[in-house]
Amino acid sequence: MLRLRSLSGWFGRTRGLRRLSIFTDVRFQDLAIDPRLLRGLEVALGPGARLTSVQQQAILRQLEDPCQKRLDLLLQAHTGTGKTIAFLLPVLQRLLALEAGCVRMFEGTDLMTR
Ligand SMILES: Nc1ncnc2c1ncn2[C@@H]1O[C@H](COP(=O)(O)OP(=O)(O)OP(=O)(O)O)[C@@H](O)[C@H]1O
Repeated sequence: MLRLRSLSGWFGRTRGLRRLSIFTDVRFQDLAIDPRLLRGLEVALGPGARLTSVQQQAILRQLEDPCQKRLDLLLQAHTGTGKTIAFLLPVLQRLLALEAGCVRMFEGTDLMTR
């Protein structure tokens, strides 16, 4: 019983955060990302979805130059604020850029591909 009560308090707090201020004015469609990724995001999040604050901080920096050397990031934000997309979107964008012939991205890393 005690557990259930604290879980419902946790959900209430999470929903409150979502309502309040985690979203920025930047929309995914404004980003220079592969159209395939954009389509997936639109299906998952709906058209015109805006980045959360942690997504803006993580994604914009990494998209500045998709061929740049690997950038290590440590993100900390409340649960449910979109950290998964913050990490995965730049990774997928880089992989698609690699597929398109942008090979500089893995220079100096220990990633082995065959
Ligand atoms: N920009 C966005 N707009 C709307 N919904 C989003 C956005 N980013 C993520 N979401 C959705 O919000 C939910 C929570 O996202 P996610 O699980 O990535 O958060 P998290 O910060 O990784 O949470 P946790 O710390 O619990 O792992 C998911 O359903 C995800 O699809």
